[in-house]
Amino acid sequence: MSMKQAVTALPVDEARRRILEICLDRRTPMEQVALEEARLRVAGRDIVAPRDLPPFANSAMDGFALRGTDLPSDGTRRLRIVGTRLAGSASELSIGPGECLRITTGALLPAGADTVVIKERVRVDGETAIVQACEISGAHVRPAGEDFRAGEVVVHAGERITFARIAAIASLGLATIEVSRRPRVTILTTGDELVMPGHACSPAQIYNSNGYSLSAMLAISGVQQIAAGGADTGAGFGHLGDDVERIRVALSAAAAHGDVVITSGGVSAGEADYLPRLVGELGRIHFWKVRMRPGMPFLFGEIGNALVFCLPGNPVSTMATFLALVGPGLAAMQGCRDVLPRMHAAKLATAIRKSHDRTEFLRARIEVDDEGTCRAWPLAGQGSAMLRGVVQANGLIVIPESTHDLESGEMVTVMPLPECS
Ligand SMILES: Nc1nc2c(c(=O)[nH]1)N[C@H]1C(S)=C(S)[C@@H](COP(=O)(O)OP(=O)(O)OC[C@H]3O[C@@H](n4cnc5c(N)ncnc54)[C@H](O)[C@@H]3O)O[C@H]1N2
Ligand code: MOO
Repeated sequence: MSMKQAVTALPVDEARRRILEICLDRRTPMEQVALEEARLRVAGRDIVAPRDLPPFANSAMDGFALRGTDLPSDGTRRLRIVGTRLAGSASELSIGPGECLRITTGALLPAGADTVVIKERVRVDGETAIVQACEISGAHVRPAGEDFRAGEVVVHAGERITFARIAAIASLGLATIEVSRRPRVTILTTGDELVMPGHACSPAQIYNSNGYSLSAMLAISGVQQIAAGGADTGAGFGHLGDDVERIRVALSAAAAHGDVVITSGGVSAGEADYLPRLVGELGRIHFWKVRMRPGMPFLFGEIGNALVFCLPGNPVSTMATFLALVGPGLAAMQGCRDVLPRMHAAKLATAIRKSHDRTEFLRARIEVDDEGTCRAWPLAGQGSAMLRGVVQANGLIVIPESTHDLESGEMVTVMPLPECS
């Protein structure tokens, strides 16, 4: 694609569609990992229960296991206590008619028993338990397989391994699982004006925040962030000034060593905005510019075998383009089923006036009010270089290209921000 063709700004949905199409083709291979390494990875194939869960009928409470048919229809009944079974014990104990067994939560139900009465409701007289008529036959028993059945799919291929799924997989006794290899991603920030936190800034300089925000977003994207060789800052990402040759060398090296390169800054119209030219020279540009605000100058291309995402330098533009475009692409590379950003409906709490034809991502508080209605409150500090709004936000209101004025009370689509409460 020539540079001229490449600069037709795409609608956000079309930009994402093109990214996903290419990323789906770059699916990473499967690998077997230990369960403790599996958090946030994506299941490579269906994880099937090798056995029932729970594996045996057991007590849901501390109390007495007995036969439901022994419960009295009125008054009380005395049952002989034949022993005690703690969780983990498989002792040869069974109960017959008129008998019961002391049992703890999680303990194997003895043969013959089908009911547990909690200990608070049983009077004990020596070796006799006195149960009342109000107890329910079959109560407080967790039958084998009531949670998952042997052979059932517990986690589907393409689902992320969350803490809850880790618990289910561990409960089934599986120590390793098959997941997609993490895409290897290098972050390169650019700009002579940037200084690393902890160092002194001269008058026209500011601190590098995008390297950190991008690293933090990568950390919850299931990828492996890799060092940037000679450009490494020691903080996990690389930084380059505005030296075109240095950027060229670092881009080529990062593309040669990883699956994805993410850059920040230097992608719009300034004298030192070299990224579009360099990606075009070293590889190819799939598209440049998206009709979104913030984030218009976003570029997507490839160099060698690596995909390249060039994110605009304004800090909120970096975040918005990552969340709307890069994150879904990285998820597709991992074979994720659900790659699109999560969206909810909310009622706008104040009117909005929009004077442009791009999709707007407005920083907002999304709260459920006293009546149970989900409301979106746009925040002050919406400039793409301003962190105030995004620091306070827990979501973004997504206003489509063709929508301009919205009144208070109208329904809008909101995109929750990960990790923000
Ligand atoms: N004449 C035009 N000027 C600009 C256009 C345009 O189309 N024509 N686009 C504007 C838009 S929209 C954006 S967004 C920015 C994006 O510019 P770049 O991607 O080239 O980014 P830079 O110019 O390098 O930086 C922009 C801004 O962000 C600060 N920055 C950059 N990197 C970092 C970082 N790692 N941490 C913190 N802050 C960073 C930088 O200092 C600038 O203030 O361009 C508009 N201009
Ligand atoms: O698109 Mo820029 O990201 O508006 O500031």
